[in-house]
Amino acid sequence: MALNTQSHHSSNQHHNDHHKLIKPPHVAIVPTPGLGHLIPLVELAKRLVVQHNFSITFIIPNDGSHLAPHKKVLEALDSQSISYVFLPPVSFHDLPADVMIETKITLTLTRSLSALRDSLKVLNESTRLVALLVDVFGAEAFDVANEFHLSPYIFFSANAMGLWLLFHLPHLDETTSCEYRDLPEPVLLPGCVPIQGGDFLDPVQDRSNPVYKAVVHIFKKCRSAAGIMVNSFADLEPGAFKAFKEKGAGLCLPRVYPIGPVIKTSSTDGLDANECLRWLDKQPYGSVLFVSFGSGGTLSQEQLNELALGLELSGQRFIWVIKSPNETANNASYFTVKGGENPFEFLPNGFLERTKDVGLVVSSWAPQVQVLSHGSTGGFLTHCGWNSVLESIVHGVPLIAWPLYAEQRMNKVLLVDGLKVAFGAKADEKGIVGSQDIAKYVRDLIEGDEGKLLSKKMEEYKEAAKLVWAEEGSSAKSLAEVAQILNGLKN
Ligand SMILES: O=c1ccn([C@@H]2O[C@H](COP(=O)(O)OP(=O)(O)O[C@H]3O[C@H](CO)[C@@H](O)[C@H](O)[C@H]3O)[C@@H](O)[C@H]2O)c(=O)[nH]1
Repeated sequence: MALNTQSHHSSNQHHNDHHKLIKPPHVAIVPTPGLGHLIPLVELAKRLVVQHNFSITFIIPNDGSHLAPHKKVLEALDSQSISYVFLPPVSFHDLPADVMIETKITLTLTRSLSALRDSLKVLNESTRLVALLVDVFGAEAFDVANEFHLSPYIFFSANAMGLWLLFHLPHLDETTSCEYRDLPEPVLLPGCVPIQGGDFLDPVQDRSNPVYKAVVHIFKKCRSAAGIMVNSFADLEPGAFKAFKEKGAGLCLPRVYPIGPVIKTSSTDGLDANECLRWLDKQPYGSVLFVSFGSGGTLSQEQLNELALGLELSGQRFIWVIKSPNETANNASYFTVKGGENPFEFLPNGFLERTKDVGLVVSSWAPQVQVLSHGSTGGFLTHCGWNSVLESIVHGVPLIAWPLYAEQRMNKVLLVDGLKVAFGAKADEKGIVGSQDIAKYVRDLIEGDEGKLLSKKMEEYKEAAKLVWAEEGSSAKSLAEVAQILNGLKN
């Protein structure tokens, strides 16, 4: 439902103070661009409404592009208690063509702050507005939250290891001067597997790029959050979460709440089609590899060819969600519209014909959650977007980890070295993963003994993930704690 149809005061309400007491606590959620941010925030909003009687308004900064999928997700919300409003689109005409995706994400918000203020003013007058909830790039909105005396909360859509890096980076910035990929030793974050500087998130890989300073600035700002909810759970990253409990206060960090996995559950978001599911119904149990690089991941033409050949060589069954290639590998296509191009045209000659008995290639989008929950799916070649990882955990699907951009290399380290639920795809010096290697990963995952071990580990995490949302489960308790704090505000 849209903002202007929200329910307001009714005339026969008694005393204003009394009315305030009975109003549900209201949270304004401001997602920055990318379905990877919006989807888990929508799922979190549903939990706050259903389990804790909150009401929510999504306020969405944007540049006017790629809005259709966002609208579909929001329109599918079947709740009187969740509203949304799109802010007027910002313009990027002044930016150079090669500007980094993180720069655009943060500018989308900073150029929308005055419109955000106007929206919050309306909400503050008509609801018991208690908090502003943003994703990690949203910390720039904290000052506006303070103007309305709102508690600023962050929903961290990645994992606890990523959050430790966020807190540690300003320190590394002050104490080192080389590029992080040149650090002589791996970095030891509290309770986490060691990580090489070259596996840090993209926007900190070039310290001379303006986006680096912007990211360090945002990371510092995150420290002033009232609390940070992390889309991970205690049993998945026990060391990292324990370290937050034990060291967080001493380091003056905000309280950290593990509240995951919060994942897309519904099949009614309007984005999904049934072709994949009908096809999966006809395949043997655990035999199909799902191949997808998330909402924005694209490959180069050369890499796309290698992947096609590798899948063919493996002889295994697959569903491949294909997008038109980008000029360079490792690119995100959130903001670049490649209108009119048919991705099938970029496949090697005869590929579709040769693989038609074992493979299904779909264009741009598949009903991922249903595919992962289908019995025929036995593995997932993923770009390691954290939502995809959580969805795989919830459905017990082992992985081939093939990171492309953002913080995905870090996720790969956690999956391969920490959790031992994935094979890590290795690229050559040109950054290309070769077809022979791909074929081996796929065969090993679907048929091999090592694949069985990964699968067994995944099953254990799947069971743990079920329990955290049960009554008295660790994530259910964490979210209840946040809800209780928020509910106590502005009473
Ligand atoms: O064909 C598709 C492709 C994606 N999805 C869904 O879209 C979401 C994709 O999320 P994710 O796997 O996290 O990928 P990105 O969209 O790339 O996510 C961005 O946001 C994540 C969370 O912060 C980060 O971990 C990633 O690096 C960043 O790229 C998931 O819910 C998928 O199920 C589909 O349903 N069908």
